[in-house]
Amino acid sequence: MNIGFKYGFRGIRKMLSTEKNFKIHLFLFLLLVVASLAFNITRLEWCMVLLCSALVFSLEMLNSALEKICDKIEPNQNAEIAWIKDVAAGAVLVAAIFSLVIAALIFIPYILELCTTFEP
Ligand SMILES: Nc1ncnc2c1ncn2[C@@H]1O[C@H](COP(=O)(O)OP(=O)(O)OP(=O)(O)O)[C@@H](O)[C@H]1O
Repeated sequence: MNIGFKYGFRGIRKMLSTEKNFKIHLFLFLLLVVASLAFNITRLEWCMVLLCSALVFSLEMLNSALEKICDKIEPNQNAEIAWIKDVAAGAVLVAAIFSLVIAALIFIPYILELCTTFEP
């Protein structure tokens, strides 16, 4: 168990040092946390924000691992490799789009409320 944690954290560090998109997503996640704290979102909304973020991060890590396997087994252009990489990238995109919609559903009402508060 302890060893599993060690390798898992090593995997996260590797993603941070090699994958630019992962760093961007981490930055966006930190912004999301700041916004969530600022708007004082509910416990259920926190659960949704954290669940969506975990899903996007995890899928992105699996996508990178799959890309590495593909590059290892087939360094040349190959239609099946293209299919695997496209579908894996699509999985990340699906999670990201739904997460964006959920973020909009959570934050737009708070933003509108803020706007009405500052209306003259
Ligand atoms: N060996 C290959 N054969 C055929 N098509 C490939 C191959 N490698 C990549 N592709 C095509 O290029 C796309 C991008 O692949 P790539 O491995 O460069 O991923 P990426 O999204 O650019 O990854 P990263 O963001 O880590 O650079 C794939 O989705 C696929 O359509």
